Amino acid sequence: MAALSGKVVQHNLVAKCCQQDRELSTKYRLYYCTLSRRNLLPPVGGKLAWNGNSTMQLDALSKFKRGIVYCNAASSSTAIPTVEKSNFLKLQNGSDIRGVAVDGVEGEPLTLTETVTEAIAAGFSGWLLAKKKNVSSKCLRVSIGHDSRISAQKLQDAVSRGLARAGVEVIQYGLASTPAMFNSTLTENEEFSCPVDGSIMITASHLPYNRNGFKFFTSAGGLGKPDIKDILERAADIYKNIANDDSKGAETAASLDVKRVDYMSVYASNLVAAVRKAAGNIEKPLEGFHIVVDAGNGAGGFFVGKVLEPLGAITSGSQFLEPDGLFPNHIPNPEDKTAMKAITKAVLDNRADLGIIFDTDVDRSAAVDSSGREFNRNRLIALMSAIILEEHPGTTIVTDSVTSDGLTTFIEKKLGGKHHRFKRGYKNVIDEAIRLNSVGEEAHLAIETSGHGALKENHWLDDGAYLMVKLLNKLASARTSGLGGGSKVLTDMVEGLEEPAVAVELRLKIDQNHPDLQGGSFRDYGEAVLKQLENTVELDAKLLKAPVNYEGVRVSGYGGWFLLRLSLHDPVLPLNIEAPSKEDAVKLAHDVLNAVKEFTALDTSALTKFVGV
Ligand SMILES: O=P(O)(O)OC[C@H]1O[C@H](O)[C@H](O)[C@@H](O)[C@@H]1O
Repeated sequence: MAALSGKVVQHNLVAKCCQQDRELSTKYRLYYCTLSRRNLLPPVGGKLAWNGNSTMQLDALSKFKRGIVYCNAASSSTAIPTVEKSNFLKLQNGSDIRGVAVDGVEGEPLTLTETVTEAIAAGFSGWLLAKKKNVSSKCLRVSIGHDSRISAQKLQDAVSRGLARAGVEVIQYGLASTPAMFNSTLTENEEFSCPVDGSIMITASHLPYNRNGFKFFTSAGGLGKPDIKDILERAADIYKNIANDDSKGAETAASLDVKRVDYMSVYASNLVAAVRKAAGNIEKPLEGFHIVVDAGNGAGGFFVGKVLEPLGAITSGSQFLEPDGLFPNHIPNPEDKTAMKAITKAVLDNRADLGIIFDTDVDRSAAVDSSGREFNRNRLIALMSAIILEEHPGTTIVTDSVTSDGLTTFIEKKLGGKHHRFKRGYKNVIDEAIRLNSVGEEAHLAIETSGHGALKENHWLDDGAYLMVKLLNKLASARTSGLGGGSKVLTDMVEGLEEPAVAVELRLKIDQNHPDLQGGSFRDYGEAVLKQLENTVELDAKLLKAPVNYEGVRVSGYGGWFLLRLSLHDPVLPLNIEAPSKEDAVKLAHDVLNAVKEFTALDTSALTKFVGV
């Protein structure tokens, strides 16, 4: 004990207090712990309204670099307009919530106000409480993290108030990644107030700077569509109370403490440990490797200082690591061509062994080898499949619907696995992999062309950083076993993947106000378009409908294929075409155009342009 520093003693005391926190269920618990913690910790900056860069603030505030600091949640005091329940429900975007959080963009009015956010957070508390039967809200703790968006701080404060209003213990992580937030529901570490009962990530992934949104997690994973609907319904009711000047609730919220914890250090140290373990417990298995990271000014900058450098990698030439919610360099999105060009250039300019790029909240990623060859979309899936099939021969790889025929051949013929092409949407893909396992079909990888990927070994958490850890393991272990350095080991793994000469995605918009919809939904209209296409294809001997298909209409012909489907969220029918030549791709596009041209609410101009009519 004598060897323990003051800080460690303090952390232990805090941990003990939090342990008591968990055990106490009386109404005095919060009061007791608030007092105890105040005695233990240095007084840190009063009210919750920090502005600006939260990582920097967190670093500056937390001299310990670890552990917990405190602040109080201040309530907002602006006039509150009425928001109908239907408008709350419109904030649902699949299994996420998304809205406009920054005013000033023409035609995009504010939908995610502070009060709406507060109500949503309180709605989540209600949902969580209902799940954890016989538990008082005071026994629940919820972590909050955010990406680099300019509205992050404002929404974090509002989420904190909403949770505090519901009596839940609030723990702020500041700048964080989405996968880290899920991880905080699993980590067993009282020193960092883990595990939490629920977690909220404030992010809108790669969307423009004025948007923001929420993802929610429990230890069972990300919440699904019905849960989000439930939360929004609860939020609409709670909102009414807040709007009717629920000053008592606001006062309660204002007086409650929230904690700040540097959880990203815990999460990153797990990634470091995973690479060290895979390399045979070598402290610096990446020594001598030059790896550049492009975080696109999102939340992924931590990967350089907290993962790659402790593992011994050289990281000079890494770019856009500083959080900047205006995304001044490129959209943080591995599906974006400009973003991929930026990381490719960084790799070539720095003669690096490998390039890594993340999306804003680090649940998606892609890589680039030393020759500038991109590992994204089908090629990233092929690479990850090769790695996973080495570890689990014969396993099923679940992917989204827009994956190529060449990928199926590669997984099944070259790697000896099974390709289960399912629907678009990372949650759909993950849930399908979990379902397959539950009915006795072994699946270890669920991955989308978007760069979302989840592994069974990593709790089915879709984690862009963990995908990259699997590549790092490969680099490190190849060198240990004398196979030489550099990214050639990765490049060799996708050898034999057939890639189409032409691959395009055209997004055909449905005009929701068009009289052709006759007041019906765009989904019904889209379904009618798909039915018409299906009927036309059946009459055409040159075209063959895919025998097994889970989404839209997928058809082979002219040596290639197309898939027309409804977008997961938008009034859009995305059309993917892959073919051995532009001429063949145009033939496929022509067939689609002929089948759907009577649907006047469907904007086929992109298709018309492509076929050159
Ligand atoms: O259906 P789309 O409009 O192409 O969008 C589909 C995509 O939506 C979101 O971005 C999800 O995070 C992705 O998992 C999904 O693939």
